Formats: sequence, C-alpha cells, structure tokens
Amino acid sequence: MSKHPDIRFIINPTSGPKSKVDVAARIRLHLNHQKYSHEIVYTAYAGHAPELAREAAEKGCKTVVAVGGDGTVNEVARGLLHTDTAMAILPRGSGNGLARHLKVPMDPEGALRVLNEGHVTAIDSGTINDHPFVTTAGIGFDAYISSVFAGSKKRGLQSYVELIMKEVRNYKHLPVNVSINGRELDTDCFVMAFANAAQYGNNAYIAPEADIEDGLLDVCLVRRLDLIKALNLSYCMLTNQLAHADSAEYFKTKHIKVETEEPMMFHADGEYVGKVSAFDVHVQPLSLRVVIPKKE
Ligand SMILES: Nc1ncnc2c1ncn2[C@@H]1O[C@H](COP(=O)(O)OP(=O)(O)OP(=O)(O)O)[C@@H](O)[C@H]1O
Repeated sequence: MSKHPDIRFIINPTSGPKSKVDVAARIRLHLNHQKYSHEIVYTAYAGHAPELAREAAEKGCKTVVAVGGDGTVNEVARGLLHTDTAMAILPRGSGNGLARHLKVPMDPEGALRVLNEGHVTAIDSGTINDHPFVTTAGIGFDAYISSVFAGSKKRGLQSYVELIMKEVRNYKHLPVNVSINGRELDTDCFVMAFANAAQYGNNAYIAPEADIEDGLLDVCLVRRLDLIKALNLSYCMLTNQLAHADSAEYFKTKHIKVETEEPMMFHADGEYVGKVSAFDVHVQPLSLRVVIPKKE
C-alpha cells in the first residue's frame, strides 16, 4: 500500500493581497525533505479546503498546512477538528489572526522553519450555531462588515479600515437577551464578539486576555457606540489593552445563548454566515492539534 505524504499543503490561490511570491517554490526550497515527504494541492472553489483536509486526515497525513488567510485556516481546521492530524499555517491572508495569535512568523521561510521543527499542541475551537470557528465569531457590526466586505472586490487592510469608518456611523445597536454563566441580561448590542484567539487579525485585539488553551471563550460586548467610545475601543484594540468599562464589557464562558427580536448577522472567522435571531455559542476544548513555534 502506498503511504500518504507526511504533509499536505492546501493553497488557496485567491488569498491575500496580490503578491509575486511563488509560494510552492518557497515550500520546495525551505521544507526539510530529509524529515518530511509532502504534496501540494490547490483549492478550486470556496468550501473545497475542508474536503481536502478531511481526506488527508483520513489517509493518515501527519500535518495539513493552510496556505492562506483566516478563511482558509477556518476551512482547513473544519476538516481536521477532533482528528490526530495537526494543522500548520503558512500565512497568506491580509489579517492572519490565528497565525499571529499562535506567533507563527508571517514570512514563508519563518513559517516553514516552525513546520520543520514540528512542535505540536492542542487548542480550543468554538461553534456558533454549529458553524466551527478557530479565531473569532461575532454578531452585529463585525458580521455586518464581513458581509459588506464579502461583496466588495477591494481587499487589504486599508480598504477594510475605510469600510469600517464609512459604516460605523450608520450601523445601529439592537436589543438582545443574553444567557451567560447562569445569568440573564437584557441589553443593547452594537457588536458581540466570541473570541477564541485574542485578535481579529492585523494585531487588532478584541479580547486581549483570551487564552486559546483554557477551555473558555472570551466574550466582548459593546452595547452602544458613540465617537468617544469608538476612539477608546480602537485605541485599546490597537494597543492590546482591555477597553474602558463604559466602552466594552468582557466575560469568559464555555457557552452563551443570545436571542434577538430582529434577525442579526453573524460571522465565523470573518466569513459572513447569515442572519438569524437565536445564537448558541459553545467552546470545543482542545479540539484541534496545531503546529506552533517552540516556547523559549
Ligand atoms: N479557489 C478558490 N476560488 C474562490 N474562492 C476560494 C477558493 N479557495 C478558497 N476560497 C475562499 O476564499 C475565501 C477567503 O480566503 P482567505 O480568508 O484565506 O483569504 P483573504 O480573505 O484574502 O484573507 P484574510 O481573511 O486574512 O483577509 C475563503 O473563505 C474561501 O472559502
């Protein structure tokens, strides 16, 4: 019986800002071929990577590398959850939230060095209405932004920030009912983020205290937003600090339920999923094996 290669690289050819880097050539150049056999496959459509990752896991592949941004990482992770196959990341997106949280280098050589070392650990993931996420999920403004961004041809950090600045003034909070840690809360919700990793990507920290191995999700609730709160929140997100209590509240939990009068948009790992009026969010403790840099 022919043995499956140790490592499958899954490249999303549409990820990230246009770049001249030939990532397949970098892989061939920098992978330790004495240690690992490998193959490179390309996604042909959105939603292809979970199939490619699951197939590799079923064939006994040790590691599957997500070559792309957080959308690709989400898809590869979905195919590997609760298996023995580890996920590595070769970051090619514009945000790269999970790679940054796990301290995977942003350059291909650095990311391949981490892969060559082969240090594996287990991390949590989450589900929002049964949609898995590994970095963040959310309802309200961040989901609205992901829905608008998905329909826009523009990519990159600058377009993203411009979009947020344009839309933030028009977006209105909605009333929600929240059940968390045995408590019920009737509140307004501008945005509610469920963070497994600390950041959305691009070092924008929505939950600075999030620990990806603690079996808990960090919830960040912004009830209402005005100019002062928006400035405080943006400053804290960019400097990796908890925002002032007037701007945002933080909770740690295994499970949270949210019900809304009007349907609200939600996202999983920055990909817009849909609009519903009930959300059930769970942590899935230590459900994904990942390749990370060795701690010093
Ligand atoms: N071959 C393909 N053709 C079209 N879409 C694809 C293909 N392969 C994957 N996709 C979709 O591309 C989406 C975006 O991918 P990804 O998030 O990796 O890149 P990005 O949006 O450029 O990065 P970031 O999320 O960091 O901004 C994914 O949700 C995935 O479903």
